[in-house]
Amino acid sequence: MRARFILEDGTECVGTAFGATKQTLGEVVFNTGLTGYQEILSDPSYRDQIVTMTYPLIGNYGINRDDFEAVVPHIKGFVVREHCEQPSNWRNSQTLDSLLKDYEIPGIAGIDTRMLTRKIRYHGTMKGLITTSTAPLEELLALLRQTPMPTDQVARVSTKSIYNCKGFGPRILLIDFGAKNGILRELLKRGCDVVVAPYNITASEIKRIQPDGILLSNGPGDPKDVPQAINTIREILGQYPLFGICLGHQIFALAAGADTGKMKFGHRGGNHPVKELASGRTYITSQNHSYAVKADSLTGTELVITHLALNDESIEGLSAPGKQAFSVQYHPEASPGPEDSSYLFDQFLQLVTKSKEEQSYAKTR
Ligand SMILES: NC(=O)CC[C@H](N)C(=O)O
Repeated sequence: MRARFILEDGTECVGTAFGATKQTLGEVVFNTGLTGYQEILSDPSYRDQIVTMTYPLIGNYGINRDDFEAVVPHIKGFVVREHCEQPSNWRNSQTLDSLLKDYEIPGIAGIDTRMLTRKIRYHGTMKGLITTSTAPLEELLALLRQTPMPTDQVARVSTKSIYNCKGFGPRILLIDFGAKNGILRELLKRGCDVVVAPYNITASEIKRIQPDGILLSNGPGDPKDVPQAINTIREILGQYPLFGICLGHQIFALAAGADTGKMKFGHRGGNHPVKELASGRTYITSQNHSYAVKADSLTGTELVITHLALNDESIEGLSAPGKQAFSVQYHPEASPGPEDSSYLFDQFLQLVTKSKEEQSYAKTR
């Protein structure tokens, strides 16, 4: 079936519908990964976004049971160059088309996604519409331009109640702003006793859980849309070892007094070079973000820049050494992407162990 993809700047592309046949509207973002579409479409950080892949062949290894980053897919729509209807892989259990149908997510194929990406890079992030309607372009553009984007994504993707993934290691409180499975997997792999809590957990509830460390997860939208979480983190900063990832990094920075802003088109892909300033080493990282911490807002805060993006020199890592806290803008859990930065979870657990030792030493004196 014929479908149309319309961008806010008036660009119209005609392609073929796949997945659900319904109209969808959202912020359009591009991802440059060559593989990993299953992890991308299920990453809760993409909530309400229409994702376009620059790599032209999508769906060719199908969908499998194990590579989801959340129980359900979260993207609002999928725009691809070529959609594969006959996937081949030993783990394949479903086609991309049938998955998107199951979850009522529309897709459009036959689109020059690299042209789209160049437009987004030039004009900045825009809204887009996938539709099978035959209405005049002007009418659809008016709808697109008038529809505001939601700001309550974190509340929709975060867990509604606290739960425990039992382990015999240190107790880590994972505050779920839309956490990817990959983060939980890295903690459980290291034996942690993980308590997963909703985004709006309060400082006194945190105290009752008695965590040995706190991990602030990734998540969708603007970090300033969760002011309550920023205040809670500000209250507890310095009381527990803390590690922030992506949205968690931004929330940590805001809590520590810095500011964040929206980037022109963000970073999404599996090959973003990041320099770790202390060692001078460059890591190839997995990324997915539209917002970044503003460098000039760090003056007067306790925050120190630890990592920089080599493509545009934006901040990719921060630390507040006096507060046993650090964070990265990229994804050390990979999924999808390179696993080179998984050592950051070890660093976090070293910080947790050191802090526990210091506390028990203090008790004996
Ligand atoms: N992956 C994430 O946590 C994304 C953080 C935030 N929503 C951003 O787009 O910048």
